[in-house]
Amino acid sequence: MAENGELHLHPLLDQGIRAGTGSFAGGTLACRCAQDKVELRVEGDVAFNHACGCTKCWKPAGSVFSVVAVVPRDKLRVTAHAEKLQVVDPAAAIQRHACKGCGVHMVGRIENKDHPFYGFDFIHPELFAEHGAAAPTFAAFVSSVIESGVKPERMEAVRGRLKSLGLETYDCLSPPLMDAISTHVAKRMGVLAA
Ligand SMILES: N[C@@H](CCC(=O)N[C@@H](CSCO)C(=O)NCC(=O)O)C(=O)O
Ligand SMILES: [Zn+2]
Ligand SMILES: [Zn+2]
Repeated sequence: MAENGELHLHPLLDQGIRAGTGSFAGGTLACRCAQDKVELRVEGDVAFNHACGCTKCWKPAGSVFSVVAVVPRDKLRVTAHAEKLQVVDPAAAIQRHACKGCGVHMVGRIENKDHPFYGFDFIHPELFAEHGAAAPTFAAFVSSVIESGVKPERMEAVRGRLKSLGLETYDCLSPPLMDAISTHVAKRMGVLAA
């Protein structure tokens, strides 16, 4: 990211967002190693695809945002070179498995069964060999890009660019996801019927 020059949001965003086909049957994701690539197979389409500005999600070099989506964990399997994967931060709720060779995060898995998003794996759809996965529909943790070095005075322009791409901007997750988290908590606390 250029300190004062043009900001690159993400390669899937900068040239305009390409719509998904709406019938994506799944595909193969590969890491960026020249050889012995880690490969994953995902069955079916992704959900909740979004741009994420947090510091924890993997971003391609020079990008300010990550693009990340979820798939059911039983629809994802590692099909090659699982031995190259290591967990970036074992203390994080999302256990991001990165390739030791190229650093790409291949899958973020939630192991805590009490987590609101347990059952979903986080993946980066740009790693699909195939086109057609559902496109990003919002931008999350936008203010967090400041934690990666974006100057606060550039935030108006950052949010403006995201909005011009049709992405509503949030400084946490989108309202449906925040509602899902609070519903989970309310059920656990007995405030809502389970
Ligand atoms: N300001 C922090 C925010 C980090 C954060 O909370 N990230 C979110 C979104 S990741 C995908 O949308 C999150 O849920 N994290 C849980 C985890 O990473 O385990 C920062 O920028 O670091
Ligand atoms: Zn790799
Ligand atoms: Zn994130």
